[in-house]
Amino acid sequence: MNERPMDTRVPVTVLSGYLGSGKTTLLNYVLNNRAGLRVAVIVNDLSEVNIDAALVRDGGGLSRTDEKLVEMSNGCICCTLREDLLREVEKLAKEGRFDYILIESTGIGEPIPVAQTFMYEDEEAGIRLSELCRLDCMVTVVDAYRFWSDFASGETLLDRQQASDELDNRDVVDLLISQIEFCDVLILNKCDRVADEELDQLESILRKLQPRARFIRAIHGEVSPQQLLNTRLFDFEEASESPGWLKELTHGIHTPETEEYGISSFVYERQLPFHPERLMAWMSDWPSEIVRSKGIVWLASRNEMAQSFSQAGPSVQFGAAGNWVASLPKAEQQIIFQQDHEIAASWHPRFGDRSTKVVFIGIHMDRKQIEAELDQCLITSSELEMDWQSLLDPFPQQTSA
Ligand SMILES: Nc1nc2c(ncn2[C@@H]2O[C@H](COP(=O)(O)OP(=O)(O)OP(=O)(O)O)[C@@H](O)[C@H]2O)c(=O)[nH]1
Repeated sequence: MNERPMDTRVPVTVLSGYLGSGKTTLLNYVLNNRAGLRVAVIVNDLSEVNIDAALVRDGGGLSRTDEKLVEMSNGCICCTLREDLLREVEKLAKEGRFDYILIESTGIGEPIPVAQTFMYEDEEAGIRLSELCRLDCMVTVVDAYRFWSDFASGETLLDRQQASDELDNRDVVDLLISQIEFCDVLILNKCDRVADEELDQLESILRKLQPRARFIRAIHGEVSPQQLLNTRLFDFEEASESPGWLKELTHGIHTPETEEYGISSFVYERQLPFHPERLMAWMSDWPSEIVRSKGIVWLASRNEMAQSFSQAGPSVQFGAAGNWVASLPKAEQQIIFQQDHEIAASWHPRFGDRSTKVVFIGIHMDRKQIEAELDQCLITSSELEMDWQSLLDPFPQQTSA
């Protein structure tokens, strides 16, 4: 019988979640219930004074002799301290005396770059973490009590003085969404502060945004370590494809509606371009019942370039997504047709691959009305024959999204 060699790599769990969601509280609970596992903990804090590390040192019950607490301060392991993370993890793994590595990210950290650190060889540093460690589980902690106010705040991290530097102009809601859309386990924390029915609704919408993750409701981070350690849940490809909008847009997988809470989703798909001013007018009066939308937009005034579109709460991002195949020279088109039969099959005789495809996820959305309003923003039959370049385009002239 062929036995698989034992995987001796050190498993790693990463905790993400917005500031104050309860990551340290959860970490301490897990450490206090770790059932003999020898754990190394990395705590990342944006500021110079690593308060979370102090809380773990005081409250985590780590053994001073057998275990280790590493503080990574003054930056974020998803960007400025990424190489330091790489080296720290390598060092811990090579020590060969830890059963597990637990990492608490900063509240403004993006999970994808942290996960990538474990996937690919860093050529500059010459380190391949995937040979030493096995990323086991990406956990995101969501503050159930503050979710909707953070989501709807319209504030940036800079507004809240929580940015990593003065160029960090991310919206709070975009950060929340990036943490939710890339995880294996989603912990809905602070459930003691939210009524059951509100919790049910929140969980339903989060499940629509993130259909793949396991959901756990918690109070003061009281989650059994088995749910977070040695889960073998992490899979980079699956995690990358797990956002609800992506499943629906690219795989046509429609997650069931949650009628009870009015949560639904649909794909808006048209093979006519938008009139830029009419679309901008519609977007400026955004229907608040649309929680999340994302896709590709065809704007008449930008006939060469597909536009990527992404909205979460009050934050809307619009940017160049690459050339339409129809705008490329015929010879290049032929090569693409040979590689991508889907494009060839859905090719429009006049417009080629130009089209709009956007997923909408929301609560109590009136699909018919949204579709009718968007249809009003499309080019009319008389406008179809005019020069679209002459149309006024109020969208920002931008670089790639
Ligand atoms: N009511 C309530 N408070 C909680 C719960 N979990 C954590 N808290 C409190 O929320 C505050 C923030 O918790 P932390 O664990 O420090 O949150 P964090 O995500 O580590 O915060 P940052 O390190 O700033 O990103 C603390 O005062 C906790 O005691 C909970 O389930 N219910």
